[in-house]
Amino acid sequence: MTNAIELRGVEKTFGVTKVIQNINLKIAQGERHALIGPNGAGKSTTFNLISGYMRPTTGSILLRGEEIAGLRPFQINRRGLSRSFQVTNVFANMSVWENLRCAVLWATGQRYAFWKNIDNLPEVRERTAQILEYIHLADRRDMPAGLLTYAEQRALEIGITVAGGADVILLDEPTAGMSHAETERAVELIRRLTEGRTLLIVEHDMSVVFGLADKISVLVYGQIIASGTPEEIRGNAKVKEAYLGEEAA
Ligand SMILES: Nc1ncnc2c1ncn2[C@@H]1O[C@H](COP(=O)(O)OP(=O)(O)OP(=O)(O)O)[C@@H](O)[C@H]1O
Repeated sequence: MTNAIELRGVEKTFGVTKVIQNINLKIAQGERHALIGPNGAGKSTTFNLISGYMRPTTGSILLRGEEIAGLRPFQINRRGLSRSFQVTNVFANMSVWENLRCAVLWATGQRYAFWKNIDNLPEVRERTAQILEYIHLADRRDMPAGLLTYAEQRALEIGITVAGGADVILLDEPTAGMSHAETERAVELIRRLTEGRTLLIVEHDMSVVFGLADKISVLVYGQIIASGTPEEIRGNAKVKEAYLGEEAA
């Protein structure tokens, strides 16, 4: 089967610094794949390359077998890849409902037009209501997103990321800054919302990574030093030395 995402010989250089060095990575369709590594290893840069926010210096990036390196973010989004950001990225003055509806509208190809009552579009309304229910924010429906708690905003952001129906989802540190209980709820949410889709997640919390991922890749100084199942990664001496230490023991 064609991989959902494949990176072939990808490199990214800023000035004279090679931040990403010859990355080769395959993520199968339907797989939940975690990208881990120390601060500054190049995880966000890898996300930016895959989602079109940066162009690789060399190499090839394939989405379901088709080259996407060099395409703009919205073009990649149109091909079914959606990403969230490390920093919460919701429209603070818009209600929770409007935030989600915006994402659904964009995905269904509808554009805002003042003469259209967009709440009368049944498919948009139903999809928005469904996501609202999934992310457990139905009772916050009309609240400006900026007034939600931090964890609720992150849940909304995950909802926005999946609302468009993309089948390849990239989440950048979705549980950063959450309490233990909030993290557990977020993991459940991510598990449910990405059912049957492909997920690539950057995450520092190892309980999230080992609880959620089918495969893990470890990035150190811009290079993937290991890629495999959670058990393989846990037992990998190079990974322990470079990153996990006693954490995963
Ligand atoms: N636009 C840029 N220009 C120059 N250097 C950059 C740029 N973006 C990132 N870098 C550098 O690339 C390296 C990798 O950064 P990146 O943010 O991808 O790491 P990361 O693994 O996501 O780190 P963290 O876990 O702290 O988020 C860092 O040394 C960073 O300073």
